[in-house]
Amino acid sequence: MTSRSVDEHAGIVRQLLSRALTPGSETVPVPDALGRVLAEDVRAPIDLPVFRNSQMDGYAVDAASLHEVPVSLPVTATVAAGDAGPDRLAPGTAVKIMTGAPVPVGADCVVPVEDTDTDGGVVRIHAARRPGEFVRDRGSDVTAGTLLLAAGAALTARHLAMLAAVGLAEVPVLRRPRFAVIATGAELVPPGSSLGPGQIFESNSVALAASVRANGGDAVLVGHSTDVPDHFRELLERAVAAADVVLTSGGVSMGDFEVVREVLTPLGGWFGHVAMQPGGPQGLTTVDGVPVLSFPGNPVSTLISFEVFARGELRRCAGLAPVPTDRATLTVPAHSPPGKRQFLRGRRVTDGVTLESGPGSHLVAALARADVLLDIPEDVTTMQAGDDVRVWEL
Ligand SMILES: Nc1nc2c(c(=O)[nH]1)N[C@H]1C(S)=C(S)[C@@H](COP(=O)(O)OP(=O)(O)OC[C@H]3O[C@@H](n4cnc5c(N)ncnc54)[C@H](O)[C@@H]3O)O[C@H]1N2
Ligand code: MOO
Repeated sequence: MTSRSVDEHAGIVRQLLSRALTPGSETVPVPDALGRVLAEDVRAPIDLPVFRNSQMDGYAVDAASLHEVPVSLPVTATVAAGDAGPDRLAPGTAVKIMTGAPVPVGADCVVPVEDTDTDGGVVRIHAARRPGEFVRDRGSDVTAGTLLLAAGAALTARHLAMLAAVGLAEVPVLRRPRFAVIATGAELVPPGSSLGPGQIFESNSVALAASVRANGGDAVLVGHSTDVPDHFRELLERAVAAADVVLTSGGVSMGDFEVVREVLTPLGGWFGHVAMQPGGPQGLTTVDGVPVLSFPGNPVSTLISFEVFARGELRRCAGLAPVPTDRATLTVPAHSPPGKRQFLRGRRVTDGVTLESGPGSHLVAALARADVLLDIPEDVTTMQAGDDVRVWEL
């Protein structure tokens, strides 16, 4: 069986993925654009506020009429939000106005209703106001033509609010790379069904699909395959037709029923050992120009394989920032087999990072509790508390 280092295999996978994952863009409705990455700069098509309007329910007046207070002014009109602008305000008069309604020309401030009382068609104003008080000027938030968001911004709820407020119904965003996922194994049944003897719940396709989505991709779930080669071939055909990249889990190691290896080796696939744990047995094939990454079936091995070999390229194509890596202080001793790069599950604590579990690649609940991977180099077998270790954010 051939062997590769992590960096060697990662380099080969990266080359294949970078060819398959060509960035593209599409236009989506603004309400559906949460989390998407802008493909082009967006400029404001209009001013915000769109017109000069009132910040309070009250009376629009000319501040000059309030030199001496209290003062009584005739009320000539009432204007509500949604009304067209009222006529020009005559000097020495007031217009009753609601929050968001257009302030008439000739008025330069709004007196909140709390500072007034009325008697028939006359308002008595108790407090003086400065010009501009409680008036929201046209363009005071943004002026037409201003850069609102630069290409590459990952859209948040606040961004969507702004895009809608300037009247945009659609935005150009980067397309999400499509990853098809096939889990394999005769023992697998879908969560929600009942387990027969020897059966387990299928979790790798859930894990891989969620990882794809969390990193800017779209996941295409084509179902899970038994160990019957024709069944896997049928799902593979659908996956290759539907996606930029196919991820498979299971069926790659040394057993009698390794369906993935059995079907893909004659198609030119590489199956071998990568010097890492978990994630040692790996496969890589190109089918009709589509890269097929075959991860080992143990749940932790599958997810760590995704982190190490797929996540970075997916994020690059999706326009997201690279996977953050960092260094931290190990607070407990750690051990690693010689000649293998070890990815241990860890958790941040006040004074550094601690181990979340042992190295077993079936420990899926421990992985769920982890928030970092501790990356221990191939040539290191023992680390002490207090040593510096490289960590990958999960
Ligand atoms: N003789 C050897 N045996 C094994 C070796 C080896 O080098 N020599 N490598 C071991 C390592 S390391 C791993 S990892 C596994 C990988 O094997 P496969 O990719 O063929 O995976 P399976 O045998 O299909 O499954 C392994 C394990 O994971 C469970 N599994 C599989 N798929 C799912 C799923 N979708 N959801 C939940 N759990 C899943 C499966 O039931 C097995 O328990 O091989 C070792 N053996
Ligand atoms: O290397 Mo296997 O991938 O878990 O233990």
